[in-house]
Amino acid sequence: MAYRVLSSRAAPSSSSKFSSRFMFIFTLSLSFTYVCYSVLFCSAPVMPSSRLEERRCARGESAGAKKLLQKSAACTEANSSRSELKATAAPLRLAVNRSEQASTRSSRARGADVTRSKPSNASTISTSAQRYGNKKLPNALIVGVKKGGTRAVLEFIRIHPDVRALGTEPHFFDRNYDKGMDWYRGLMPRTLDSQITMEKTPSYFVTHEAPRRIATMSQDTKLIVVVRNPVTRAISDYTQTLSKKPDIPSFEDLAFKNRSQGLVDTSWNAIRIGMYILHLENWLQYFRLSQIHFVSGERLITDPAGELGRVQDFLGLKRIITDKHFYFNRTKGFPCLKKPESSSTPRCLGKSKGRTHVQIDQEVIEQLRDFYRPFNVKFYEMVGHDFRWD
Ligand SMILES: Nc1ncnc2c1ncn2[C@@H]1O[C@H](COP(=O)(O)OS(=O)(=O)O)[C@@H](OP(=O)(O)O)[C@H]1O
Repeated sequence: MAYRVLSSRAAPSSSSKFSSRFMFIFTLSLSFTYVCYSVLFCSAPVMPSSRLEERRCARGESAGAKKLLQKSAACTEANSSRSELKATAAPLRLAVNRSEQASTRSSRARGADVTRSKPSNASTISTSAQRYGNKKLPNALIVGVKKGGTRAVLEFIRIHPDVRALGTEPHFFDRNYDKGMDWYRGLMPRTLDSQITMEKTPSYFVTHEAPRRIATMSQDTKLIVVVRNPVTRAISDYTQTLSKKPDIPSFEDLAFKNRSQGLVDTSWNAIRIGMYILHLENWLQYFRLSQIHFVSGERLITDPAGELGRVQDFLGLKRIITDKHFYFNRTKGFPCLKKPESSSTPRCLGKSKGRTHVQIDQEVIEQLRDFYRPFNVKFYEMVGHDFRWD
């Protein structure tokens, strides 16, 4: 009997022991989950999501200038990351910042190559630009040609998430070579291992030392040349110079040594640059033809997505930039980038791109066409593509 009483009492006591054990384990696992959650989401992440941070700080921004000035360091950093994210979506802002990094006057002028949506906070962007990845020498260069459409190619390709580009022209392999590789590397945006570093300086294509110097940096460098009808290119070049120096002689006077004899002045840069085959031969002493990709400056305007598709293939990038990224701006008369998700306005290139050309006599144009024809034919043969400039 005594045994029965004991055992009948023992039964409820073991079940209560079980439930208290269960409660203990349950509370323990709850606490563990809470600790894990806190560690994962409340501490500073290794690489915070810019978009997440953007949302966190958005309220602070809309709360007016006073609050903006009082922004916490964390929020400032988040905004920096957001700007960094816009390196792909709003290159202009970085271009403005980068024009400060590259100290040359001409480099600064490049910052105005893209139409801005609003002024940027250069120092904030600069901070963010230094946060992730490493500064690396470029793997790919847009080496020319001047007035070919090099800015358009750079601005379009840099919306690719695997591309980071210097917005300004560093002129390293022509004017600044004596500053050294470290100086050059220092100008570059930080890149992750998976990303390509790029810059564009159109004068490289006609600089005799450039191919050798670039090959010394790396023989694997990928080269992009944006070519355009050399006659139109020359007129575009002249129009640009005229806009800066209105007192220069007429196009005809500069283009010919003797016009009646049809003697073209090949010492004039605007003419010389368009003799593509001569410059290309110099490059081919240091690089294989397969390392050079030629973009048609004409098709870049009529079919930007098609040209950018081929550029992406050449760079070994996934085709991310497509038709969806472009629209034709009738006012500008050129394709522009559609309104990116993170920016308030669509982006066209700046006023210096797509200028109205000075009127040139049709006869002069014909004479120059005749002059360039043999050079063009050799160029087509060499690159294996007829650009149909004749
Ligand atoms: N999408 C778009 N928007 C504006 N302009 C465009 C575009 N695509 C190509 N182009 C052509 O680019 C020409 C300028 O070439 P570059 O950028 O190589 O010029 S520069 O050498 O950097 O000064 C520029 O030459 P001009 O028209 O003579 O001004 C344009 O014809």
